[in-house]
Amino acid sequence: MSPHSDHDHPATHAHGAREEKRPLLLGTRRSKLAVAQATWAAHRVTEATGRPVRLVTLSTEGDESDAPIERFGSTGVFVTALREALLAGKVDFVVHSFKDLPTAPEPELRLAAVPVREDPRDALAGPAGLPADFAGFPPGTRVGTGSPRRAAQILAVAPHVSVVPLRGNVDSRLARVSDGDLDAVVLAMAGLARLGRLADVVAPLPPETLLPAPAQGALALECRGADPATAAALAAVNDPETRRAVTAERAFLAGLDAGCTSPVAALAVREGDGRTLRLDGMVATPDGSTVLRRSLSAPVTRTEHARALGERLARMLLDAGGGDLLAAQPPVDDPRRRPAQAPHQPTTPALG
Ligand SMILES: NCc1[nH]cc(CCC(=O)O)c1CC(=O)O
Repeated sequence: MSPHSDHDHPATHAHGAREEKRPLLLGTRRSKLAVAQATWAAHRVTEATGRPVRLVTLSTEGDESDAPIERFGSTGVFVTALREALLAGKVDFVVHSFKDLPTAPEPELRLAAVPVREDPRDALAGPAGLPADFAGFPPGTRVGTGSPRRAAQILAVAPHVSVVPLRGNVDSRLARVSDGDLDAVVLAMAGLARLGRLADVVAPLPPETLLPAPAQGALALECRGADPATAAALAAVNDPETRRAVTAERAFLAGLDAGCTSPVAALAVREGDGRTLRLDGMVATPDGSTVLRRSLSAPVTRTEHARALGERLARMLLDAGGGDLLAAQPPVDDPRRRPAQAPHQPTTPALG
């Protein structure tokens, strides 16, 4: 921890040694997954620094509403509410699912840590006995997902299945299967693991078939840029390997300049000697009729190398026609998404 306490910090009243014992306030949404993620992060921070962490539940508009998530521009509303509480000094830091963050940097905030990643893969969830690969599904099998990325990749290998739009929290999505309403759902392994629902997983989906969302399974710990003491404490839980992987994946997403509901996927994994990072990237049409996939490997020992790798792979996919493919997609009901012809779109979170 930094010996300099931040006297301007509105949530800070203690000084010197007492400051180091003051609990760090961690803002979280009230959803079960958000609380599970925040609790996990809080334990990691306390373990690594000896500093107590107290959860502060913040209510966000998105949590109260039943309106389709698209109406709020993906998960942006959750992110915004947490960031506002942080900037207002109500909490010291917040935790986001990294894949739900817009790619545009937030100048007053600091990405203080990316802790070790959960399983980045997607999972097929449903009743035991379900075939573990989509191609083996009987025609008309109803598979639930609200994610264009997942839908496109499922339809690419199994155009005979019926992809059913789905939203809501992880428990309610799983309930659609036990209710008999759907035959299967596709969800992130990470969310299922954090909620203790791995028993519902029929099989993890191989990234060769279903490439995950950029940064899936990773968390982003964010504090105020002007709060170096909190940043120093949070740095203790940063995992450099995870950070390099998600930096490459997100640079790929940003480089494509994709809309927030575009079918875009990426996964970076360490290869061979451990200094080499392999990045796989994918762009598809929503119906899965065209899937563009490319891979690049490079020595990556610094975050900047990872960013360069992601940017190179984005250019490679743009050169292969990925840009036309994304531009051809119809605009969705998202106030932040401009028509396809519009110039640069600064915020590009990936949905699901
Ligand atoms: N799209 C919503 C979302 N955002 C983060 C997770 C949990 C997994 C993660 O941290 O990547 C989920 C649920 C899901 O995709 O199944």
